[in-house]
Amino acid sequence: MIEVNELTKRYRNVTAVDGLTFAVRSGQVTGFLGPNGAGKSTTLRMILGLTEPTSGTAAVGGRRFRDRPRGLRHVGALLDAGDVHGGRSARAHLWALARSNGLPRQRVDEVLREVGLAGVARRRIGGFSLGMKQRLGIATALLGDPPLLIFDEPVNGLDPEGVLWARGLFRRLAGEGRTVFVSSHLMSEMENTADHLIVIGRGKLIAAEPLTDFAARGTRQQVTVRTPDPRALTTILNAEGATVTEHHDGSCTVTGLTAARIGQLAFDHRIMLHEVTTHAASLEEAFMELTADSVEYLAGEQR
Ligand SMILES: Nc1ncnc2c1ncn2[C@@H]1O[C@H](COP(=O)(O)OP(=O)(O)OP(=O)(O)O)[C@@H](O)[C@H]1O
Repeated sequence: MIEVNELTKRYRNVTAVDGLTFAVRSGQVTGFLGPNGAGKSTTLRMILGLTEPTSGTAAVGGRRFRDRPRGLRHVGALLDAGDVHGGRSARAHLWALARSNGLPRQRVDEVLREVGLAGVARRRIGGFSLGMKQRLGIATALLGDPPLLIFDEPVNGLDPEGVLWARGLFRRLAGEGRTVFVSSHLMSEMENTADHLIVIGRGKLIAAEPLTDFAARGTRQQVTVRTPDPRALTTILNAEGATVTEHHDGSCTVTGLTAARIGQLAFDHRIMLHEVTTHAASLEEAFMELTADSVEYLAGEQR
């Protein structure tokens, strides 16, 4: 469990994190979302004790970082996949970390297998692609088998197969009861991964809720309707306050009424319907709507 309370970080002329309060529970994947520059990395660094907050607190398991036991057995984190010694092999890099954390050497081969790098374990990290470095970063986070895992943009640079693999891994780790906190600036990456979302913009909290609630409150639902008499239906639906857009293929998109209400009105007015399809709010749309005001680089303006 991570508890962040009124967490704030100010740099000279930028408030990177602005009074954030939220909790991250164990046993589920929590997505940490926000547009570029929203303050995600700064927040994660404060949770990990790598950046000192200007004010507020970040606690894990009820204890602040300075009072917590340290090391890879307690928390595993991937912050910057490029931040590794390029001259070492993947195995040597992990051996060094295992040694300094009092972990058995065999754990290194286990995690290399887990992340799919067993075949390149002896190769210099300097020659690794970004995706391979991400996998190595994930291996590092897993090395101590910790109950808390924090990943900052972990799927950057992974190919589609790698993205699927990472999703499955995060879900499995959460299923084992761990706390899994994963940041991303793309909603699509969270859609099939996260149970819970923390959404921030310009350092401030925008939403902290289950993914399903987030999707539901974002965009209005749309209903696609097909009828041989679109004009008559449009008149009736408009009179009920709905917005109707007619398309070239004869279908109409209706917002402002449920499919059931549209069906009832059509029935009452003896208008035949060939199709009534409800489109669940797209998560991507919900995310864009909620963060629209906080996109840092919109139209070239800076905060
Ligand atoms: N050391 C620093 N000194 C000054 N400003 C900083 C520093 N670190 C971060 N910032 C600023 O704080 C804001 C938040 O940055 P942060 O990297 O936390 O955002 P982010 O959500 O992780 O973004 P991204 O998705 O682009 O990685 C940005 O405006 C950034 O320029």
